[in-house]
This record gives sequence, structure tokens and C-alpha cells, in this order.
Amino acid sequence: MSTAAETETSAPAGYPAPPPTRPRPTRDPEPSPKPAPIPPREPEPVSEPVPEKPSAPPPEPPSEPVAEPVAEPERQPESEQPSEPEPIHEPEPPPPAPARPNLFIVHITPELASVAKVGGLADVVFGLSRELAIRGNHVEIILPMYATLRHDQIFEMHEVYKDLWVPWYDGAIHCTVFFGFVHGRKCFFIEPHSQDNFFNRGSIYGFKDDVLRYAFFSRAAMEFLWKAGKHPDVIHVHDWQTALVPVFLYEFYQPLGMTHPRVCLTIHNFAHQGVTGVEILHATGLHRPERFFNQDRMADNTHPKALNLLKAGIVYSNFITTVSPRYAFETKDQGQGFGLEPTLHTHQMKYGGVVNGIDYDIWNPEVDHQIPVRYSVESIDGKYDNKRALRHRLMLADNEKPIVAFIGRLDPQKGLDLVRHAIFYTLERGAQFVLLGSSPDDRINGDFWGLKRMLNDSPDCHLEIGFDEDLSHLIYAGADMMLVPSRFEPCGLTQLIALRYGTVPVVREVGGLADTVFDKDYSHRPLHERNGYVFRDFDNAGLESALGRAIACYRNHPEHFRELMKNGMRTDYSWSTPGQDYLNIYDYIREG
Ligand SMILES: Nc1ncnc2c1ncn2[C@@H]1O[C@H](COP(=O)(O)OP(=O)(O)O[C@H]2O[C@H](CO)[C@@H](O)[C@H](O)[C@H]2O)[C@@H](O)[C@H]1O
Repeated sequence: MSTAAETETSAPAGYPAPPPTRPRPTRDPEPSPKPAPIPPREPEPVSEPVPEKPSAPPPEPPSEPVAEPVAEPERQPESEQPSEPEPIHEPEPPPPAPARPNLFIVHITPELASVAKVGGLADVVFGLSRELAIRGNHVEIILPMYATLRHDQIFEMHEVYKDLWVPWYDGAIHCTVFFGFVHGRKCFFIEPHSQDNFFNRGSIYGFKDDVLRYAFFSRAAMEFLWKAGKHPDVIHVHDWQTALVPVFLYEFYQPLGMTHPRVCLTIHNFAHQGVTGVEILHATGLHRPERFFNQDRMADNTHPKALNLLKAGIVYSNFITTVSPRYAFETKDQGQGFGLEPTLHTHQMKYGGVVNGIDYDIWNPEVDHQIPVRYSVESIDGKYDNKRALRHRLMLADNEKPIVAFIGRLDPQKGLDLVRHAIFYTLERGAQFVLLGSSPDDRINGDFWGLKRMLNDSPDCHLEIGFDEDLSHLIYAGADMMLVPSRFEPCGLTQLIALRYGTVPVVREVGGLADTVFDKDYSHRPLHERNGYVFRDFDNAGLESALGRAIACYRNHPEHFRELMKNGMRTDYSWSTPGQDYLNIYDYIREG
């Protein structure tokens, strides 16, 4: 184990020299080395190659938007200019950019903060839908009517569609649709009435029939749009749970006349794909196994006797995004696609990465009412009042030590072995550790409960096993460092929120973490853009190399540490830029 002095001055273990090609700046929509075809922001013309026709069935492919070239005003050579001043003819100003038409966008989603949240997907739909609406678009969200919905967060809930009959097997299931506002967002909730009891359960996920539950929801959402006469410009779906929506659109609803909507699929995590059997075809009415058990449609790439819903979504959607350019590259070209690499290659012209934003109405220490003292980059000392409040709430010792925190689902993806090691390493290095997390897996929860009991007497450590959004705000505000040692991380919201709260991220260099956190000592970025500590190797030495430097810097160079905090707080990680990226994608596919 290296000492504080060593880690401050020498190249850390597990952190080789940076690769020759590094990802481009955070907000660059083109990942290096292989650019993803996110349309550029207005008003630049699109310079990407024309997308190929998707190899599998239509929807029709997007075609390249054409940008009118702006004529340069003619200039006379100087020698030919008349000596007598002539009346000045102002060159014609370029024509104003055409106003973007407002769009009708429907998100069909399994999660939405704060009414039905399991992980980051919920935050993304919450934040993106707000950003799109602020820009004048009409946005609606369709969700299942879970028994666990936070009704205290839904306003004016009322029934809007009484008798929605959704085809299912050889019959149909009777549903009721409710409408309500979730922090201003227009939401429809679909409640099926059947013995399957699809959503009237104690949690959102974790059931044997999850695939059937979400296939039903996807079908019900499309049936609702159709019966209600809604023809959105764009239907935006998320993860495997709603990946059948474009299949249903093409196979059922386009032939009925619903030809207008285009579909964007966002993949928040390739680890979960909805791999299932033939039953799903009969349940949803798709039938025809000979058509769908086809490598170009829904057949799983690894188990050809299984169907893969996420793959179907990739094949049938007009555009697919994932949540960072680096993860787009890793999934397609670095073996991180959990078997979907060939499918991504086939459809690469409609695949790209957009880094998530965070909702600054919710995650902002200047306005956050869930923390005792609000603060900004100009009044950063307010953070230390929150640190005291955090210690008080978790009964930690009040001393000069830094607090290292971890917040997240206790999932192997999050690097749980390294989290466990980090707890002991942090305590050994004279710092404090706070963990907030939970898992649907009893075995994992049990492990962390064991750890909690083992460390129960430590005045410098608190493990909170459970889901507690209020406490998470206090941790973001009160901790000094946020640890994200993930095995893989499509984007990661915890480091983005941490940056906003002046909590210095310590992360592994993967996925969206690599696109958003730049090492204090080893980044090639200018000093004012460096905002945290990064390690590469997924092992204890790698973790120590970054965490050790962070703790040492806090202790030995507090003024440097404070600069890192400020750099993070100054960077814009709101939905403003990604919101524009998504609008460009919507325009791109609508023009196809
Ligand atoms: N126990 C707990 N109590 C309170 N709050 C908790 C909590 N556990 C987690 N959270 C909160 O849930 C969110 C989790 O964000 P992540 O980016 O880690 O998402 P996750 O891995 O679930 O989702 C996937 O989707 C998101 C969104 O695209 C990607 O960023 C990510 O990489 C990908 O794995 C954060 O807001 C965090 O504060």
C-alpha cells in the first residue's frame, strides 16, 4: 500500500500512461476513435455520412438533412475598388435560420423520478422531459400504474380513459388510463385489470414474468396512443422494457395508418436485454416465429433459440442512443455490448452516445431544500455546515477528516469488491466513509449488512442499506469525495451530481465516467477543467492510486483540493446541451 506522500508525487499504480487516442471533450457528440453519428447542433449543417438503410425491416431510414449553403457576399478585389465613395450597399444578411417546429414527444418508460425510481433511468426521463418542454415542445410520459407509485408526488390524478382493451394472447385485457402531473410533467398511468396483476406488486422489478409485464405495458402504451388518436412526432423509449414499442409500431400500427411517429431508443445499460422465449410472440400477437426468430430481427445473437427484446429495439428503432460517447464505443467495439456488438455494427449509422444531464431544479446546492445550508461556488464554505449536519445525522465523529461517500445500487456493475476494499482503505488512511445503497438481491444486501455490523462501533463509518433520496441529498452536499469504482458505467449520474455539489469524484476510467471526470494529476486537459481522480485497473492497487491521492491532497494541499471542487461546480452538467442533442436527433429522424 502506498503512503500519502508517495501517492501525491509518483505515478500511481494501475494508472499507465494515457492512451494515444483519448475520448474527445465531454460534450462532444462524437466519441473517439469512432465517431457516433449524433447530428451536430444547430445551426451547423450535418457533415456525417448518409445513414444506411437498416438491414432489417423498415421504419424507413433517416436521410441526411440538407443545409442550404449560405451565399457569401461578393467582394471586389481591392485594386478594382472605385476611388470615389459610392453609396454603401450592405451585403444581404444571411436568411434567418428557420424556426424549429415544436414537437409532440411521448416517452414510454418503466421509471420516472420521483414517482417510480429504481435507478438513473428514472432521473433521465424526469430531467430530459422537462428540458424538452421548456424548449416549447409538447411532452407526455406513459408509465405503468405501479402499486408502489409515490402518490404524494402526483397532482390532480384522474381517470382519462376508462375502457382501453389491450390485445393479449387470444383475448384482450381491460385497462384504465389515469392522468396526473409529476412536478409539472404530463403523465399517463396505465392500469390493467387482470389476474396477472402485472403492476399491483410490492416492487417495480424482480419478478419471473418481468418480460411479459413490460411486453404488455409496451403493447398497452401503443394501443393507448392509437385509440386516443395521438400521433406524436417522436416516441422515445428506454431500455429493454419498452424496446418492443418500435416493433409493435411497425408490425401493427403503421399498417393501421399510424405512419407519422419516429422512434428513438435510449439504452441505459446493455447488461439487461430481456432475453426470452417464443411465448412472448404469442402473448403480444406477433406470432410468426419463422419471421421473428431471425438474426436480422429478434433472435438473440448468443442463443438463437431465444428472442432478445433489446436487439429488436435496435433493429426497429430509427435511432438508438446510449448515455455517453465512450460507452457507445465500448459497447460496439470493446466487447462491452453483452453480445450485441454485431447488431450495433450493422446499425452503427443510427447509433451514438449522448452524455446525460442532471436536473438543476433538483440537484443544485444553491436551491436544494433538502439540505440544511444552501451554497454555491461563491459561498462554498456552506458545504461544511452540511458536512456537520451529515455527521450529526449518521452519528459520525466530528473531526478534521475528509468524508468519502458511495451512493448507488449495490450491483456488481458498481464494483462492489472495490467498494468494500475502499471502506477499509479509507478508514486506514484516517478518513471517514459513508455508504448509501441497496440491492434487490438478498445475498448482496446480507453481505453489506454483515459489513455494517462489523463496523458498527467505528465513529468514522456509516453504511445505510436502503433507498433514501432525502439522505442522498445530504450526502452529496456533506461528503468531500464521491467514489464510483464501477466495472462498467454507461454514464453515471452520481459523479455528475457530486460535481455540482463540490464533492470531488474518484472514479474508474470507464464509460461516462471517463467522459466526465478528468484526473487532477494525469489528465491532458487544462488545469481548470480537471475535476477529480481517475484510475484504470479494476483492482485494489488501482483504486488506492486514486483514492490515496485524493485523501492526501485534501489533507496536504487543501487549496488545490478546493480548486478541484470549484472546477466541478462551475461546469455545466444540466440538461441544456444534451436536450439540444436529443432535439437534433429527433429532427434527423423525422426528416428521414
Ligand atoms: N440507495 C439509494 N438511495 C437514494 N438514491 C439512490 C440510491 N441508489 C442510487 N440512488 C440514486 O439513483 C441514481 C443512480 O444513478 P446511476 O447513474 O448510478 O444509475 P444506474 O446505474 O441505476 O442506471 C443506469 O442508467 C443511468 C442513466 O442513464 C446511467 O447513468 C448509469 O450509468 C446506468 O447504469 C442517482 O441519482 C443516485 O443518487
